[in-house]
Amino acid sequence: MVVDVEGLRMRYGSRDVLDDVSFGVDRGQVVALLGPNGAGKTTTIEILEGFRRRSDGRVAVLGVDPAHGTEQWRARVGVVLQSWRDHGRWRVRELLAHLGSYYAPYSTPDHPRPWDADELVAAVGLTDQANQEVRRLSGGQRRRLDVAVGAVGRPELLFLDEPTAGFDPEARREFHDLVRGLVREHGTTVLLTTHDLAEAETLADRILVLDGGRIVADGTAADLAHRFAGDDEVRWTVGGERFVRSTPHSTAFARELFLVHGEDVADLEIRRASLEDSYLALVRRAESGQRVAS
Ligand SMILES: Nc1ncnc2c1ncn2[C@@H]1O[C@H](COP(=O)(O)OP(=O)(O)OP(=O)(O)O)[C@@H](O)[C@H]1O
Repeated sequence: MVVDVEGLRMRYGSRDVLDDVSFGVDRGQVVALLGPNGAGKTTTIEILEGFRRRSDGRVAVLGVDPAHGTEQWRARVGVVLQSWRDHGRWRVRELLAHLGSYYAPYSTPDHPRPWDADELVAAVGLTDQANQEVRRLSGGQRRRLDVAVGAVGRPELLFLDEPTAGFDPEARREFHDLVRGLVREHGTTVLLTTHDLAEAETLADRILVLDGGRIVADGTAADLAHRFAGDDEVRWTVGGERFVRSTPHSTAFARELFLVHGEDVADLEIRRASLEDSYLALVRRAESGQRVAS
């Protein structure tokens, strides 16, 4: 397991912002942490990155407790923070070559470090901007550079905190391709936080939903939809009159409709509950105090 968390607790004063959080992430998995504002996502990943000290619990990242991570351990982990505005006068390629040089002492025959600057620039789609100053990049280009900075040491585990906030749809899609490429070609394990449910659905093998400092769901997007979604919505017309019905058994309901009304049924539409529906249903349930975790 690349990440192994058991009974993690974070307390500020008398308030627990993480309360008995446990989960694991396997090698090569992409896991998304979802949850409302203030749920504890950033706190969780900052503890795993070794940037915050936890109050209690057991945490292992690449087999090491991040609170005691050595430089060598840090070289195996890549971090893309929520906002990182620095090095404006550096040029893209020059910055990556410079930051990469810090990783050279941690290179091994099995795992050469750093990533060659030209290859990395190409991998994140910034070849045309390689000699441009960082401050002149667009927001989307800047975020790709952030990923390149996180990846320059060829990390085995990459943390991405809200990586596509503020992206246009095309930049978001390109970014997703970039992350998929890192996973597919380099076996990188990725843990990301996001508020974008479509992003979680397309990128993540697994989604962890955090609410009020607790994990309230853990599974694939399809699992979550199956377990927590509201009912499907069925729409149809008979004799020109429109009908709408919510039901958890839309296929059986449609069969019944045809049995009763035969060929008079027209304009039949079945809308399955989306990940957004299931996410909202489960956050509402968690906030009303019902136990939802399986
Ligand atoms: N240094 C701190 N001192 C006290 N409370 C803090 C501190 N840092 C975070 N918190 C509190 O911990 C809780 C979790 O914050 P965190 O930033 O982890 O949430 P998040 O899920 O990442 O939220 P967002 O989606 O808004 O980024 C919040 O209630 C926040 O106010």
